[in-house]
Amino acid sequence: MDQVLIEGLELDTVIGVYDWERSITQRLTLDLVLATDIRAAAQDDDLSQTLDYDAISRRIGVFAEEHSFELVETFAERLAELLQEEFGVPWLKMTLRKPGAVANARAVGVSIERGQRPGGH
Ligand SMILES: Nc1nc2c(c(=O)[nH]1)N=C([C@H](O)[C@@H](O)CO)CN2
Repeated sequence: MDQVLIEGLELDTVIGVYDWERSITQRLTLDLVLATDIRAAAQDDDLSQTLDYDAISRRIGVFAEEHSFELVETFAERLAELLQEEFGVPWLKMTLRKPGAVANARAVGVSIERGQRPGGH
């Protein structure tokens, strides 16, 4: 299964369950693995035949600006749905981290896989 990668994407968004978190933005970092078949794009050297990691990264930035969820779980789930619908991603793995949320941890967060892996593995 071929994959397009986005690693360490930094996002500033309103996120958190506590009152003090509702009036500030906080940094999230996102790692994404997006299943796709890169062979046609590579054959023709043609961006339109693959997942454009630049366009996807920009769309994620807009998503982060437009929403203000309480839970990182909600952010991840809703973003996964969007990526599958808007970009036709059949399978993805997303790791979303909230650095600094817990004093003695480098980061906390969630990791999810959604969709069907091409080839069924
Ligand atoms: N599983 C989760 N636990 C917690 C979350 C969350 O989004 N998912 N959020 C918080 C607070 O917002 C925290 O990040 C503030 O430091 C607590 N636990």
